[in-house]
Amino acid sequence: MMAQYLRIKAEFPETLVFYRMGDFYEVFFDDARKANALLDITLTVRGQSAGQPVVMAGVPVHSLESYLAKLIKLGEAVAIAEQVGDVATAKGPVERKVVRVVTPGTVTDTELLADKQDSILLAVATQGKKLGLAWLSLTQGQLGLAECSERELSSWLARLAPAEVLVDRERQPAGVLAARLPITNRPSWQFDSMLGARKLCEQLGVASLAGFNAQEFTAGHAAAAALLSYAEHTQGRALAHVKSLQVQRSSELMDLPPATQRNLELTLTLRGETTPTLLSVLDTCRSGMGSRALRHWLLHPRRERGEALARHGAIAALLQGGFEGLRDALRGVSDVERIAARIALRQVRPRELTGLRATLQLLPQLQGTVPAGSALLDELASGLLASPHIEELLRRAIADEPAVLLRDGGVIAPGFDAELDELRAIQQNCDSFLLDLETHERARTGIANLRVQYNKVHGFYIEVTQGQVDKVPLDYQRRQTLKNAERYITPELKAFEDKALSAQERALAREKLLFDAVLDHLIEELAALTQLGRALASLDALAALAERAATLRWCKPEFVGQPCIEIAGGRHPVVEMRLRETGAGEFMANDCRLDARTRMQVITGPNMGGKSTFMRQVALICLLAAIGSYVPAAACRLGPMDAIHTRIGAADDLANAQSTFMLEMTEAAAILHSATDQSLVLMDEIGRGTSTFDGLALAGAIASHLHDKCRAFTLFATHYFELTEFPAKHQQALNMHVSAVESGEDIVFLHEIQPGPASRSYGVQVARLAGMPASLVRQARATLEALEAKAGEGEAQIDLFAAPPEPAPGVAAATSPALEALQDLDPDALSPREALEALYKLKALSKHA
Ligand SMILES: Nc1ncnc2c1ncn2[C@@H]1O[C@H](COP(=O)(O)OP(=O)(O)OP(=O)(O)O)[C@@H](O)[C@H]1O
Repeated sequence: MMAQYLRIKAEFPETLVFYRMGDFYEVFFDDARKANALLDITLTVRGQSAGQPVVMAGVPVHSLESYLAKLIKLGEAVAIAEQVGDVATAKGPVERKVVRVVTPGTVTDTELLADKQDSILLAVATQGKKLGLAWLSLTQGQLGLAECSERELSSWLARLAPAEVLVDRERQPAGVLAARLPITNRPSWQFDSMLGARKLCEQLGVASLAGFNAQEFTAGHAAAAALLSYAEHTQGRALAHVKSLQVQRSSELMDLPPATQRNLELTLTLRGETTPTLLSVLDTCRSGMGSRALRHWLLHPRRERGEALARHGAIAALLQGGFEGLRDALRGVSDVERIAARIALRQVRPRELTGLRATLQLLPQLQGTVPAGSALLDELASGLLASPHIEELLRRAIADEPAVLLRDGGVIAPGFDAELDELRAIQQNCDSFLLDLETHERARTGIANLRVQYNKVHGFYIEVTQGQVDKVPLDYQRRQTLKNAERYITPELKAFEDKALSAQERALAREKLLFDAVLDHLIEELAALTQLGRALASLDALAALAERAATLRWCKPEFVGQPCIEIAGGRHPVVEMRLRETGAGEFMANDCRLDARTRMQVITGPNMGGKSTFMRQVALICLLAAIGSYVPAAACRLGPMDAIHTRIGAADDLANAQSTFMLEMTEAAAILHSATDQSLVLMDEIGRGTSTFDGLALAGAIASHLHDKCRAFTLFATHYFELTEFPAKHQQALNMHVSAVESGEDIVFLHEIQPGPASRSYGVQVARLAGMPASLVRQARATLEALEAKAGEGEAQIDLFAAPPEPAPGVAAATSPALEALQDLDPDALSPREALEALYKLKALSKHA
């Protein structure tokens, strides 16, 4: 047996091998140690193999899924070796074979997959300076192909968010290593572009890739070679359902670099949580398919506006014709997309087929709920017709409520197959046969309490209590003796037993055969099923966007040819929702107007005033419009846009061991290199990671570069007041500020974006709001006043750390700490001891005054 194990293990040196032994999957040697560390399962030592003690650990068969889920999450792959030989007839160990390999990028088990997210397997090939990307969503049956430069790689990785990346063992691309994704090394020869082109053609069933406009992507082909080999290898079969290829060119998509995806909190918050994010606000989809489509749209905005316009049209039609009926109907839909994939991989469960059947039966009704008036909706609605053949087959073949697993039987419907029905009849007649036999034997023997029974271990038997044993006829053979009864068998009963048991076995085998035949039929119809899945997903996502537009009062954006971003009454969807949920007040809507004449806004104003919120909302509105959603604004007109770049905040990237300032500059440099006059750039507080003069100088230089060289649409928030001079010298820049009013010592934020520079920064007031000690606030205020006064005199040397300056005579009384403390005292409330302590404290304070 150990020899068999070692032979299998040799084929999967880098994969944990789960080796089926009875009711357990066992892992051995190093795999066992690894499993022990990762899964916290107990190690045991049993016997020896080649002079070494055999270290092993096991997981029970019935809890395999939960262990797999854990391992996949940790980025591990697992090869599952099942017993394939017949246990009864095998001489020596039963034959075992790896039937599938479960890896993070190739899982298809519904239980192991997040409902709302796809698992993407990506392969990256290097060809000179070019990188080839090929990816596959096994559950969607969709291939993707792209090429990019090393600089663009991080954007692609962030966009695709692969669960597993295949790289050439000998030429691991640095960008992939840096992204810290689960990596699987593959041999170099598998990254071969000729092989890839051939495999792609075979997979897609075409003679040339020209039809997909993918023939020149040689680096992509190399990646595809490794990708397809690996996917087939892990599934242990060809991928029948993978029939479509998407070729993506960086130039076709609006660029959303990783920093932008992070800063705008599109799918994850800065803390890494899934709510509240733009996606969590958007996603009210009724199905996992819809949620996955929406996520995909959000991360793949197109520069070309055709698709977005079609979606805007669909949302308009849904708003006009009603979307609730459609959304209600979508509730009953099962995950056709994943079911189709699992049919292709022959992993589909009986209950998934009944889910599919119910969905197919729902289609005519669903179709009726799609309103007219949009070409896109019409097209999707017409896709809601799976061939009647599938529905009919499923109705006839699969039982109303089949067992969970095929091996339990009861999956194929009665009436579908005469032979199966006959075999089942034998089992069902069993009960009446036994009853008859019992009556008959009681009469024959005169034993009134004689019983005919069945149990799993001993099969059928006749039970007679000890007191009656002497009445037993000769043809009774003893089978088993119990304390107060004897059990017998007769030739007649034995013959029946053989027939019944073999009928059961034969029925199960017959069911398996029939189920396989049903799958064969379904596989022929895969293209239709996959298309149906996509249509349902798109309808669900569109209906969700319509619902959002109606509930949140969003408007339809307009696209124009000339460069501009014109937003009236724009809002930040996530902040607005949070304000509403917490009852913390109304969101203040703001306008934004950028065009060929005004390309940059220099935004000043107090911290907490709403600068970041404003800048992000402009970016989110542009993105939402680009994916075809309505937008949180009263009106919105947008010109062409090729990218959204952001440099916001100072999130330390400790893991990458970069200093905050270094990171800030690296990100800014990347933006300056790639921003064009069609890009939107958000710069928040650039330069604050270094000393004042350094920071100011850099911020000014960066603003100039963006203004003069990139000519990008830029929102530039800064705390450097000196930069409010910038627009005076730069024609296309404009000062804006967030408003705040002082009332007494306090400050009230109005969150309103207004023209002109801020008058002051209110930092001291904000610090006071934040609960800084009163004496500290006083000291800061005094320093600030002195600074402002001295700045007027042109004096540069100011000691920020000096004691607070002498107050003006007359003011002193009101601001003495000793006096303040005295005012706070309530003599009647003090014990004599407390009074004495207070006196000492006052004495001490008076020395500082
Ligand atoms: N338009 C608005 N209407 C209502 N509340 C708002 C608005 N904009 C911002 N706020 C509230 O003010 C808070 C602070 O906003 P924001 O972070 O944008 O300020 P900021 O000026 O960028 O400050 P800092 O410079 O410290 O980052 C937000 O969390 C939000 O609750």
